Amino acid sequence: MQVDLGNVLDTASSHGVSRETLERLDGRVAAAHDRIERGREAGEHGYESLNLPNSTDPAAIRDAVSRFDDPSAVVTVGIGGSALGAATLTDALESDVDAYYLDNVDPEAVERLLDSLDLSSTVVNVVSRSGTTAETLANFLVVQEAMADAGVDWADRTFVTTGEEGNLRDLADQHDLPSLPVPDGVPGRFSVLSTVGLAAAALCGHDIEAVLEGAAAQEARLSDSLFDSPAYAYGAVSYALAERGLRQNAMMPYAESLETFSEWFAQLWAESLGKDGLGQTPLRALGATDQHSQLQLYRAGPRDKLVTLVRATEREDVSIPETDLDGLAYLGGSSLGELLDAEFEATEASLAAAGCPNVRIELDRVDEYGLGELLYAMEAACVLYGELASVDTFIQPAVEWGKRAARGLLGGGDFAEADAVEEKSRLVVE
Ligand SMILES: O=P(O)(O)OC[C@H]1O[C@H](O)[C@H](O)[C@@H](O)[C@@H]1O
Repeated sequence: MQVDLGNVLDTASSHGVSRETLERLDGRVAAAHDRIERGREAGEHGYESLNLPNSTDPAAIRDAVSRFDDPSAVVTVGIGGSALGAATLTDALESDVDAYYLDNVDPEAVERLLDSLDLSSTVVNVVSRSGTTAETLANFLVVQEAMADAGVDWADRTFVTTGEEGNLRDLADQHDLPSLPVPDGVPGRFSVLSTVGLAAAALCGHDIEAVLEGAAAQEARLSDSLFDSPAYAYGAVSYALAERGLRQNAMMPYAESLETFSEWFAQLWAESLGKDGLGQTPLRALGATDQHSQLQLYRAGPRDKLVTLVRATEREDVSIPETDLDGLAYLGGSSLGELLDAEFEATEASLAAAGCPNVRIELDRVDEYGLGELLYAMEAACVLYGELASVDTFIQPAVEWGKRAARGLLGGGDFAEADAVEEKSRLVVE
């Protein structure tokens, strides 16, 4: 994996950063790296996540899920960090096992999915770090009932990944459900390389060892200089650009297989860095599709965006048939991959020409190893950015208010803000 900062350095814009700026920042990168390494060595909350390439035991995960013979589908019930990492992997990789995610509690979507499945050959993978998240527990209760109604022994088809305490742990103990623990010190959005993210991938038959090997390769590249580490280069430049007013980061992979990766990145970047009035708002885009949708804004709208372009340099390709249609001869004999690459490079050049900084991230392939590299590098980039910005990367207090208020409104707690939600003034126009 490599990170090309050419269009950040060269961009003739007040937002671009010069090589000298980065050299000055590099002293702070060294200090941040030192802090990160100390945190990792002491197993401190959050920093521990960067140890996962070595501390995760893939054989234990494989062993734990091996009891499920040949499932037709895996439904992961989880939300946020308990779904997006696993979904990034299973959406990117091909498998004979269909992977689905019940994260939202949209009743129509839940019903539609459950109606479409053969529940007798489906594995239900329930994931919650805290074991108390309302959406996850509610969806699980619904799935449980649907299985019972279909005459399926739900306890026989359910697998749980959760912490040592919480409602989900109680449920797993009560029904003797097979389970895996969530490692200590690993927040949900940093848990893709643990049991949380890898169990679904293992159930789908993916090579989870290779995911960890890819991650380990990026871990080995962490160093006290941003010029030696792709992960730190990306984190430091994103921070430097945010400081110059680029408060939005459009993650734009040129691979459909990486569309869910942008969702995962959005949670990582938003929850980790959006604090104390700081942060960089993640935007989700897909190349080439969003060239025909959002690119107008990126190029000519407010000058507040970094665009991150991601692609794989090797992939399967499809040739474009020759045609004698007027004006289309240039396409014939070429391939869809060549067209996508041309679109990628044209977008990059067009953004640079308009003074819009953009970073290019290239993987060899979107395979298990490449995904491991990409996911680990983005996590390390985020941790470095958090250090440079002096925010507490590993907490998300702003999320808690809404969670508690929702529970209060359902009568599940005595949280006073629930009353505020009920009584706030409204303007209803009918
Ligand atoms: O894994 P869980 O404890 O169920 O948490 C799921 C999600 O809940 C909250 O919304 C947190 O802000 C997320 O960081 C977390 O990933």
